Amino acid sequence: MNVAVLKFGGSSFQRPEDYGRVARHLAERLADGQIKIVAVVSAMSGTTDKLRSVMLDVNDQARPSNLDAALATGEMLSACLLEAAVSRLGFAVMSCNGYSLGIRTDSDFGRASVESADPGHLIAALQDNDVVVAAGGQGVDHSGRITFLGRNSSDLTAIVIASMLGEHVCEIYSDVPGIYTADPNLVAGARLIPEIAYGTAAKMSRHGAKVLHHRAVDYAEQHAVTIACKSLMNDGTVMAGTFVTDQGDASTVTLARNSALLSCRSLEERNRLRDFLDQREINAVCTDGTGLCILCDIDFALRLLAVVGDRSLFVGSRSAVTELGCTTLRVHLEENFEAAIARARQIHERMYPDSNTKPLCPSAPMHCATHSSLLIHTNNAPENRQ
Ligand SMILES: Nc1ncnc2c1ncn2[C@@H]1O[C@H](COP(=O)(O)OP(=O)(O)O)[C@@H](O)[C@H]1O
Ligand SMILES: N[C@@H](CC(=O)OP(=O)(O)O)C(=O)O
Repeated sequence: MNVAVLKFGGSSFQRPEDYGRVARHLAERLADGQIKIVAVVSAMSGTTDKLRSVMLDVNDQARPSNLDAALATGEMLSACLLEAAVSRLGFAVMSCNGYSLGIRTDSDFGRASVESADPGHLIAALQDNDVVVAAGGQGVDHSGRITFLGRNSSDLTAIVIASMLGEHVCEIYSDVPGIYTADPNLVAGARLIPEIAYGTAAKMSRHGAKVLHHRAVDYAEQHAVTIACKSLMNDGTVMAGTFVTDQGDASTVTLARNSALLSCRSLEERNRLRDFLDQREINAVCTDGTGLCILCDIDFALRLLAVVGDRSLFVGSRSAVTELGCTTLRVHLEENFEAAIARARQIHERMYPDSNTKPLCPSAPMHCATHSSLLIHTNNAPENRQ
């Protein structure tokens, strides 16, 4: 059975009509009768934040397992809506959620890790249907409780499903056709990167580039799944932008809007916390003095630190701009988002002074060495303030 695995994120579902638009695209893909489709969906744009906030309004100490079950409903509803839109076009379709997808996780509520994937149920569903719609970002733990794989983690669900079905490509659709040298919605001269290595894409993601989830990229690399980033336009055409494979590189600027800055009591404590987070695949960078800035999976990280009883001082949110050159990595912390955007534009301008003619990685060959230095520049870090 030839199966195409397509993922549509929240940016593809701004309004209810968008389910019909995506369904028509799936119908076109089915037209030659040669394939079946698994369509992985995220919650409609903004839904996860709303669910989280209403839960915390009811109980700001809601248990993590309770919160996960609530957040997963955003994707469950979205899967039902796409099922409805596809069935309206006359195709055989069913939707699955965390309870039936075959994705088993640990019980790290808030950002559970995938432990195993059993394709049995999906294969059976594909035998009876043209399309199976899967709710992204969820699985079940060993006790049968629903778990949330973390913010933006529907990408991970799509890669896990592609891998469990033995497919070598997974198509990820969003409001941009691929990975750019900077967020194209914030930096006008950002350039589309046609092919990028898993390691570089994952690093960008860990520093705030939202377009792909870092754990999805890591999983794709481990299971040899090529990620094809695309965008479905309003007129139904598809723009194909970036392949994430084992080669290709580019200098990039990324922006993590709400990073969490901690002020630790000593260098030893700071280093210990950084190692603790690093072991859990959470990117945190050391700032001048004893500061530590967490750049991804913020809610999960802050809860973990509270759980282990650390008394580090949470200073507040910062916007982090990361300059990822082919041989260097610099993080700049800014007090607010506007300053961070200005900084990102300035760095990108310097990186690509003439964006029409310069190669994507101006100072190094296509296969760059891993970053040789970690240079952290911070502005307005607490110890620098009067
Ligand atoms: N380097 C980058 N290249 C492309 N998009 C980026 C980059 N950095 C940040 N983004 C942002 O990622 C967004 C797409 O990711 P996301 O909103 O999570 O999509 P989806 O909801 O479809 O999963 C874009 O709208 C863009 O603003
Ligand atoms: N519930 C997830 C959904 C997700 O993966 O989002 P997206 O595919 O839109 O990045 C979130 O908003 O965190």
